Amino acid sequence: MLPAVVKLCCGISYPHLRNVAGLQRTAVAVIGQEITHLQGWRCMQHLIGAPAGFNYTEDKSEARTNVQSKGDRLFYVQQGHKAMRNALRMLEDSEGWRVEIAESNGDVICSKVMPDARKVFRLEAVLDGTVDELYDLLFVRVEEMNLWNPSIQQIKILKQVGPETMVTYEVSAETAGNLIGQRDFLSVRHSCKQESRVYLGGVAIQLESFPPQAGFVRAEDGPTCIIIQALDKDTRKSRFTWLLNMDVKGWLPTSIVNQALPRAQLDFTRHLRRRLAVSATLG
Ligand SMILES: CC(C)CCC[C@@H](C)[C@H]1CC[C@H]2[C@@H]3CC=C4C[C@@H](O)CC[C@]4(C)[C@H]3CC[C@]12C
Repeated sequence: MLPAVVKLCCGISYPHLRNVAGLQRTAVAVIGQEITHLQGWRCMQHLIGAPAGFNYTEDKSEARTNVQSKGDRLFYVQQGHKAMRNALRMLEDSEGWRVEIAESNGDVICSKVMPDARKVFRLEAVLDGTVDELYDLLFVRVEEMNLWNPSIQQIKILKQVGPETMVTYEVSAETAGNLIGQRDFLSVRHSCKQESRVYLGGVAIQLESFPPQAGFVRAEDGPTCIIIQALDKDTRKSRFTWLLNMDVKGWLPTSIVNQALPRAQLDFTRHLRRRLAVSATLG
């Protein structure tokens, strides 16, 4: 319905728009972008102001036994939405991206220096897996990710805040050749699933109940977002776009960090491909 109304409005206003100039034209462009956002957010709208949508699942582990209040749940969902919105905004701005790595298999990583001087990385790849398969591997069964991805030593859901939002704790592995030591992460992860597209957003959070662990440097992931889109109806392939926006913390030269991060993206994608190949052979 919304896209149809928008198209109708655009049609009616087109002759007038040709006569507007400067700021007005920019304003129209911004409104257009906002509408694009809205379309992406459609599947999340029901959560806002609708506590019934929070299908709170009973937590299993000890860490998950603390009962979450409605306010807590709303807080996590809002953090997840905000992270996704911010990350998508970064991805949508097509200006200023520089190619860092272009692999022979078609994977491309671009980087961009953000206004706060942090470099973010955008990986684009085509994967041999459906949107559903990838959603399952990367979100539903996130706790199994360390089984197929040796860059992750441990990954745990600390709080399940309904089917689309969770708080996770991860520890990266100490890998040969990676000059960055082990890191741990505490993040809100949020998903938004549409028919042929999935958004996975996340951002670091701080919780008194999960303070930084002794012996680890607590890194901050996000605002980050992965977009998985069906390539076309006839194949099982998906387009995978991943914005890596990470503050690894600790005292490390920026040049080392900026080399390690796109490498980590390529490694992750390689392991993900292998995992998809296993599913394909097992059927
Ligand atoms: C370079 C060093 C410091 C870090 C290397 C490990 C990085 C690449 C690992 C550590 C934790 C990982 C994240 C853990 C959880 C999720 C949520 C899931 O839904 C999508 C993947 C995502 C977002 C992972 C992406 C890769 C990740 C960021």
